[in-house]
Amino acid sequence: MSQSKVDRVTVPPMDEHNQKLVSYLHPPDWVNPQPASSYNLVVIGAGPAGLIVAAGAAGLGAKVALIEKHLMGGDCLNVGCVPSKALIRSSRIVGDIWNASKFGVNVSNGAEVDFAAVMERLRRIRAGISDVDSVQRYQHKLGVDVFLGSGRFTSNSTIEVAGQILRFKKAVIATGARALQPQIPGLQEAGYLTNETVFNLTERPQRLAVIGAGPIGCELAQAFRRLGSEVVLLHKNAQILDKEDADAAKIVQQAFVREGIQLILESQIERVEKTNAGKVIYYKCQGKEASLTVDEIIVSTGRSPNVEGLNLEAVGVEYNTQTGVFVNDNLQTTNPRIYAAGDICMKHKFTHAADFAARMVIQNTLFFGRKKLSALTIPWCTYTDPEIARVGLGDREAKEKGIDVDTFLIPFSQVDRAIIDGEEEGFVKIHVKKGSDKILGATIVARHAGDTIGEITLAMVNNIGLGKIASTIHPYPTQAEAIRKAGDAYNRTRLTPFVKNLFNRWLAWTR
Ligand SMILES: Cc1cc2nc3c(=O)[nH]c(=O)nc-3n(C[C@H](O)[C@H](O)[C@H](O)COP(=O)(O)OP(=O)(O)OC[C@H]3O[C@@H](n4cnc5c(N)ncnc54)[C@H](O)[C@@H]3O)c2cc1C
Ligand SMILES: NC(=O)c1ccc[n+]([C@@H]2O[C@H](COP(=O)([O-])OP(=O)(O)OC[C@H]3O[C@@H](n4cnc5c(N)ncnc54)[C@H](O)[C@@H]3O)[C@@H](O)[C@H]2O)c1
Repeated sequence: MSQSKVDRVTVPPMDEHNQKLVSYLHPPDWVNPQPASSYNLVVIGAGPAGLIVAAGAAGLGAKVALIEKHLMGGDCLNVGCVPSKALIRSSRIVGDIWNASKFGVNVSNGAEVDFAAVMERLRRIRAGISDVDSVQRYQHKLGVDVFLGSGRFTSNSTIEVAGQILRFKKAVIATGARALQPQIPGLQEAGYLTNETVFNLTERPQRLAVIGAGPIGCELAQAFRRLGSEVVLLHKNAQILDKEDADAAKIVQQAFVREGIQLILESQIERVEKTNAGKVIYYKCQGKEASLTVDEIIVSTGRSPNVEGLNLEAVGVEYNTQTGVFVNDNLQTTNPRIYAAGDICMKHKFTHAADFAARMVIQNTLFFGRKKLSALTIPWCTYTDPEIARVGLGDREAKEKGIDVDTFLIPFSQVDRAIIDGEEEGFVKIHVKKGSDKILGATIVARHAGDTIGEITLAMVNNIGLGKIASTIHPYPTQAEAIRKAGDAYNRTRLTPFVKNLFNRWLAWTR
């Protein structure tokens, strides 16, 4: 090993946990290896997509280089799934304490949140699992050449990183996305947080505005509210989580209002101003002008793909700055030697989607595979309380695409375990192809909906109909029984008057 030294990366606060994190994911003393004469694959970006491509391809014997400019692990580990779910875990305890008296448990002084300790736990957990994505593990155990620095195409077969040239047979762009910066006058000057900075906080913002009620905004708004902030959630549409089933989103919305989150829907933010009293947001809501003053603003209004600086024009990789790199169904870009995976090119911006796309890319780049993105069944879950999980077709898509469906809905108020747990709010809704038991999609609203949607995904992927689910024994009492009950509901539709009549005659005859 020789060659160029890498830039230093810091993650505030640089306590023992963040030092450990950085030592694994962007070690200050790392020296990039001497490049091989040629690589089967050069991967730009070491988030979930890039890591899986690199590890999988190297495991199969390919010569692979992986380039990362910031922290290995990408958004998911550092500023996405992992820290957000750690925050949510602490906040759920507060949610339980708020509801404790309903269960006959008195928590006399309510919940006292030590915000600094919550954030320290987050940093400890994140650092604790970060060795799996470490530079050392990839270089020394998995046999991937790791280069820290910004990757940039220099020709149809070369990429430059930190002053070195890497030659490739095939390349993969896995550079992910970042928080979209909305064009709101004064926002930049007033200062705001995004997912890249919010997890660095050590003090709780007392008055917090969250702009954008998609998954990021909703998960963070509820977590901060429970951890003690006064939260205002501003959203431009009439309902939060508006890409989800409307009935499902309504349940979460009601929970937010109950917990004291101030919702300002159908709002248009006009400008932001920093004053001595705080950050003032001027907005219009249902035709009326209004303003509110907060200490901090979180912006969660969507994602922008990281297409800049890659010199994509030089290699004929087409893209746009909203949706990212253009790919065909095999995840091949407009340059046949260059593929892409993950948030840089996909509509479904999830770690598990990036992971499975990456597996496809390994086959398609190294073995002339023809794996198709459209063949994947991708579930997802928003980790509010209750959670909303979805797979396949939803109500709206069924209508838009003119697909005839039969829908089976089991409210948790009919499921013993949910009643016992005090979690009756929510439902399992399953759409099947009209007149059959073929599952086309499902939405679950429940405290652990994300864990439960896997069963329906398994059924869809393996062509197991709702009728078969009905004949699968589920332990009693569990909330997953709701899925079996949907199967029972389907089976009851098969008891047509003709079949019922036959049964009646048989039973009368055998009496
Ligand atoms: C707050 C938040 C919560 C989330 N929660 C969940 C969740 O619960 N579940 C879920 O499934 N998904 C969640 N996501 C989404 C998930 O994090 C992403 O879908 C996932 O990280 C995408 O992986 P990726 O590899 O495509 O990109 P990224 O994780 O963004 O990784 C891309 C990497 O490329 C690097 N890079 C960029 N440009 C260059 C360059 N020129 N040279 C070298 N390196 C470069 C970046 O530094 C980065 O490390 C969440 C996202 C956020 C923001
Ligand atoms: N649990 C999970 O799996 C999870 C969690 C967080 C994020 N993610 C991923 O990250 C992606 C990005 O999340 P996101 O929430 O930032 O984006 P998003 O695009 O899903 O939602 C942003 C919302 O903000 C609204 N908005 C935009 N501009 C606005 C403005 N000026 N004022 C008010 N509202 C405005 C939009 O209408 C939209 O509904 C998600 O789509 C998801 O793929 C996943």
